[in-house]
Amino acid sequence: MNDLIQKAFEARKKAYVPYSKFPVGAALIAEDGTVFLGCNIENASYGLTNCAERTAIFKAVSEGHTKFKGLAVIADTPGPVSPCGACRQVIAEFCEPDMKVWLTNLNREVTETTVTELLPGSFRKEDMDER
Ligand SMILES: O=c1ccn([C@H]2C[C@H](O)[C@@H](CO)O2)c(=O)[nH]1
Ligand SMILES: [Zn+2]
Repeated sequence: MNDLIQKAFEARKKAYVPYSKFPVGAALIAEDGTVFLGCNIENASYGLTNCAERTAIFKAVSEGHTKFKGLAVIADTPGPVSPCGACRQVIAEFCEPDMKVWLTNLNREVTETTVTELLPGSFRKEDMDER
């Protein structure tokens, strides 16, 4: 767990944040142990920003990984960072409901949570089964 947080901390250094100046880092560990790093990547057209969590997930999925066992996210927040709604939905798409998520900050205050706790009652592909 500490390892994954340290990797998220390293990933944060790559954040492209000329607008918010709020770097965020994420580290996602796949079932086979491969770790995917993510940072937030902003754009002059602000709404096109990709958060650190989604960067890590999209990198992993684009490399053929769809099973994950943990995610760590770090930012310079007063308490553990809180992922946005878009990221919570994307996390719910690819990670099992009980998968562990570690939210932290630069003081290493850690909240250990799960995918379901981040987005209870999420809309999932199982809801569209039998189509
Ligand atoms: O969990 C979070 C919260 C915010 N951001 C990014 C989006 C934007 O670049 C900046 C400010 O919202 O932080 C993330 O990457 N992850
Ligand atoms: Zn987000």
